Amino acid sequence: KPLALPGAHVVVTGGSSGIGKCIAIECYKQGAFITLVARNEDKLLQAKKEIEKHSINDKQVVLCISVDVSQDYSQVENVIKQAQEKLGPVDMLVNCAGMSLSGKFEDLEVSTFERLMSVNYLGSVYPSRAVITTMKERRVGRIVFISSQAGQLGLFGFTAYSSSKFAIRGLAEALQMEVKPYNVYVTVAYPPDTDTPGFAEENKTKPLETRLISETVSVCKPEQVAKQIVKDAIQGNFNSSIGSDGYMLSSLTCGMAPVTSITEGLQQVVTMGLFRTIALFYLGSFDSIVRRCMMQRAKSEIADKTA
Ligand SMILES: NC(=O)C1=CN([C@@H]2O[C@H](COP(=O)(O)OP(=O)(O)OC[C@H]3O[C@@H](n4cnc5c(N)ncnc54)[C@H](OP(=O)(O)O)[C@@H]3O)[C@@H](O)[C@H]2O)C=CC1
Ligand SMILES: CCCCCCCCCCCCCCCC(=O)[C@@H](N)CO
Repeated sequence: KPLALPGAHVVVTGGSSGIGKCIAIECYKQGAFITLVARNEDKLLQAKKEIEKHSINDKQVVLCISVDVSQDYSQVENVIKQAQEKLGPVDMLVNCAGMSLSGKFEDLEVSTFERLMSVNYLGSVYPSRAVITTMKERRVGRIVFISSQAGQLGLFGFTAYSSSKFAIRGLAEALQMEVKPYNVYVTVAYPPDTDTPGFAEENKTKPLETRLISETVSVCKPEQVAKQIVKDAIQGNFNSSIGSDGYMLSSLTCGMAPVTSITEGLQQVVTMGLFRTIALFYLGSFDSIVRRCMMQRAKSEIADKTA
């Protein structure tokens, strides 16, 4: 049975910017009460003002909480408690706080691996851990994780980022099996490149290879991504993806993920061979991008030396 958003309490981590902010707006437009969680208080207040423009009744509230979701579990637990005291038990948690850093494996600091794992992975574990008991007791709840297309395949430059987004998938599959009997549903979203402040930041240091490979899929608008994620979360779909490449990737990488309908399962079975064939061509083209960039670099190095 779909979750009713009017009057529901939705917590969005990373709700002050980009995809998270658009998810908050989408839920608010459908009558939800919102708690935004992020670190920077100015950005939180700015987002709150923007979200409040979309109110549909005069009872709706947007609450802001400043905390780092990746640092200290007891802190996260405390702020979730505060939010529940003000707006009632959490009906839907959206774990959208996250970041991306790219670079060749040998160029990335080991601290980058630790940082991305703590923000993207542990930063999703802590808030989820803080709401799950109440959700199970109430037999109501949705937990949404934001992975990435780069959480469905490993890409040049994403040794640190992809692994942190793959980790989310494992967490979500295990958790879904535990909580389904309690009527709590887990959704994992796999967005493509999306036009957000975070994406602009990421592009400043992206290797050429990563950029060229990513350009296989076109950049999405955060509003469109948010709409799809909210729709899938309400429905209780385990998988949330966007576009025809998103659909193919999710089908191809379904593995042992739960299915939400018989149709979904049948589609996976029927399309598997075809999508694997298409994927082999993509992989070939990615390899040739990497090889071309390598030769280009070697050439310019020789040119530099002779100059
Ligand atoms: N944009 C894209 O191309 C894609 C993004 N994604 C994923 O979607 C999510 C959102 O991305 P996007 O909208 O681009 O990101 P933005 O950088 O635009 O927004 C990130 C949000 O997360 C918050 N945040 C970051 N770190 C922390 C932290 N440690 N504790 C609490 N809050 C934090 C930020 O606020 P503050 O800094 O104030 O804490 C901000 O509200 C990320 O998980 C990203 O990996 C997935 C696929 C594609
Ligand atoms: C049947 C097979 C179809 C194959 C399609 C292959 C598509 C590969 C492109 C991957 C793009 C990765 C986007 C990462 C976005 C992201 O998470 C960052 N922007 C984070 O900010």
